[in-house]
Amino acid sequence: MNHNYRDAPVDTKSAESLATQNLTLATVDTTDAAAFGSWLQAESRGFHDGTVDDEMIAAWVEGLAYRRTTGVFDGTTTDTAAPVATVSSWIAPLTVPGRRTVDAWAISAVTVAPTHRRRGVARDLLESELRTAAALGVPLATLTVSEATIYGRFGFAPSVMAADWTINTRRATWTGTVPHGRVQFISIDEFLEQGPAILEAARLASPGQVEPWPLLWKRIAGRVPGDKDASKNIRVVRYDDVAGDPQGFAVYRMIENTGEMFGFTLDVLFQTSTTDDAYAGLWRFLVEMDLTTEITAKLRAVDEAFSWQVSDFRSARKTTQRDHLWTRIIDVKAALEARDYSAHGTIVLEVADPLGFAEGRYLLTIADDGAATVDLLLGDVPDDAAHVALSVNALSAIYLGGVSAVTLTRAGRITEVREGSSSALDASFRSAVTPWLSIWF
Ligand SMILES: CC(=O)SCCNC(=O)CCNC(=O)[C@H](O)C(C)(C)COP(=O)(O)OP(=O)(O)OC[C@H]1O[C@@H](n2cnc3c(N)ncnc32)[C@H](O)[C@@H]1OP(=O)(O)O
Repeated sequence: MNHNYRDAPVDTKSAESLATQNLTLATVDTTDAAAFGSWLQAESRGFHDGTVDDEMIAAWVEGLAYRRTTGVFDGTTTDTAAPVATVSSWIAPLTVPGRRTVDAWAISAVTVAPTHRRRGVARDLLESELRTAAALGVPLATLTVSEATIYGRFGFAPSVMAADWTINTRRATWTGTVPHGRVQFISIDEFLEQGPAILEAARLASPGQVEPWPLLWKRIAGRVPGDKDASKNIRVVRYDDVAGDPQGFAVYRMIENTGEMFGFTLDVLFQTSTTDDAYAGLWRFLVEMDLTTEITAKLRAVDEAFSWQVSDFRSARKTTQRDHLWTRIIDVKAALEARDYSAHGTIVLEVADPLGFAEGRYLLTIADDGAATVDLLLGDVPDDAAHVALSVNALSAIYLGGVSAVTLTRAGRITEVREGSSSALDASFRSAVTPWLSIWF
């Protein structure tokens, strides 16, 4: 795999397509602060955010320069340095079942200026991203989306769901395990120093997690350039096990309830733990906070253990559940061999992909230890094999083990060529741990 993705050439097919509209597809030199700054302003405008101040631009230029940064330029506009469309991408390790990771092509910052919308610019950008990833040997692409209606046509599907939770702490008494370690406050500087290593260790436990980047850490901690007050209300606690080793942390802020004296909502901004003991230690600490009526926690897993660790099951409830990570398999063999499976067996997958990357008939052979090999199937389907036909979207949806093949079959998204095959697919593909992605990108 070629990791020098920043300097990979622009995709000629999309460049030619855009040229027919007198538009130029080009990567931006992120070491050129002026050029990258123009691109960042265009991205901000594309998401309907305001003009970004110089301090913020300087921080972004420094923190995001490692990404491949692509723009579409229109030589007829008054500011020709400002792209009319943007996209950024980088290789991000993605956790897959079996505590393994696969290099994924993370795509972000897809915008097309309102002046240039609905004339195929985003299609050219997305297709160019997929072809670039394929040329670099990256087996799948991922993104988190503003709208769930855009990316299916490019072969993406939601594979990791997210939930926002509230816990009514007036009704919830901690009934979970009593943790053996201790919780203590740490400073934001300590968090910035120690947090990444803890998350790095925790990341492997949940399929769907994507490696965060330094600027994101600072945002979680409220160290936002241009807003010196952002971190003022943020508290960080760390959980240390009995041996004194840090095993998790929680970042939160207290919001005073309107019209209520000494009544607060505890808003969990980020929480991660490497062990069940640390998870229990941190959630117990949060649930038992004095003067608190409610805990809110966004972007959590859809089946949090804490709902089983409080006295009143109804005190912890999901206020929202939605798609979060979208995946798109590009190289079926490399992607499917990168993860482990829950049950051995042989499965024939007839994959349809209108863009061509994943199209084919594959034989997935899963050994007793859960490792798999994938080959193109040229001959007959083995007698004992499960056999399904599905789109690359459906395969991408079940890839991380959190979406049911049986449900997709019921929905008409997977066709059982051999009856009962979707149950076999589920037995192998389902992850014992529900996938979870704790960040946006
Ligand atoms: C990973 C991320 O960054 S997610 C963020 C996505 N960006 C945003 O939400 C910012 C605001 N929106 C935009 O910048 C633009 O409207 C974009 C990027 C969503 C679309 O750009 P456009 O250049 O207008 O799209 P384009 O003309 O290439 O359309 C491609 C296809 O997507 C469809 N499409 C485009 N936008 C949307 C939408 N918002 N909802 C549903 N379908 C859409 C088009 O109908 C077209 O369909 P077809 O080719 O199957 O006929």
